[in-house]
Amino acid sequence: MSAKAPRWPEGVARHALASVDSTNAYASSLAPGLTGPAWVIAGEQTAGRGRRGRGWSSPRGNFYGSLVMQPDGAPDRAALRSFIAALALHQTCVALTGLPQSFTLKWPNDVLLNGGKLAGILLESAGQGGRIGHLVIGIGVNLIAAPTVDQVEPGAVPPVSLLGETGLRVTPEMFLDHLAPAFAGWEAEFVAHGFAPIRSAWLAQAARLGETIRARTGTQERHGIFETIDDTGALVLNMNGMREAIPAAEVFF
Ligand SMILES: O=C(O)CCCC[C@@H]1SC[C@@H]2NC(=O)N[C@@H]21
Repeated sequence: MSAKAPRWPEGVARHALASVDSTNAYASSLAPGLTGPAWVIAGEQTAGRGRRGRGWSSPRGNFYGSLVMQPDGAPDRAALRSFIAALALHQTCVALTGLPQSFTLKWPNDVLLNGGKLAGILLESAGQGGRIGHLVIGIGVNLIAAPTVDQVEPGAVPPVSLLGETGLRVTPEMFLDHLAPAFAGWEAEFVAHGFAPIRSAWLAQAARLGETIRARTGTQERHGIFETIDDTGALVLNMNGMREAIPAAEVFF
């Protein structure tokens, strides 16, 4: 397994903590003193945050990391970095395992391994007047342990761990050694060429593309064929010939 890690990206800081409440919270606290992007990883989190106000179970041995940056542009554009993070995660997982067929991406930003949830991404930002002050991209990866099915929402994709599915032991440090350069590479592509190449690369790894899925937005639920994502990153569902772009939802298979 495990390819040699590429070079650490120039100008990017790295902080490793034994324990923290949330790497997202810590990364956010670094923002006022930043001179460039910074990664924060922690051995454990005591108050890990998940999407939609949920918690994120954070025992030792899994990966908890956040990248804080001060991106140019409007909040909508900054939010597209969840796709960059998903691609960087996919690249990292494939590099460390040599198993390209095993990993897929679930809209909007989960990484699946053999169809189970391996990793999640939580974007948080601060700013004023329609501008982003700083963006935090938080990433959790079940390297050695995953929550049990009864610990997640009914109907959610069952969580899995890298160790459980592949027998491979990867440390959080090794994971970051690959993830940070992978993120920097996709970020450079985004800055140079915009969202189009990111969108194509993401779609090439998408789970359930062309299949019927359910998208829940608040209390509303829609069934339709997952046709594509549009140039804003919205999920495009085809419901009996009627196409709808859904900017934010929880997806169920
Ligand atoms: O709900 C999800 O799928 C997203 C989970 C994101 C968890 C990560 S772990 C590192 C970072 N710090 C946090 O508190 N949350 C994110």
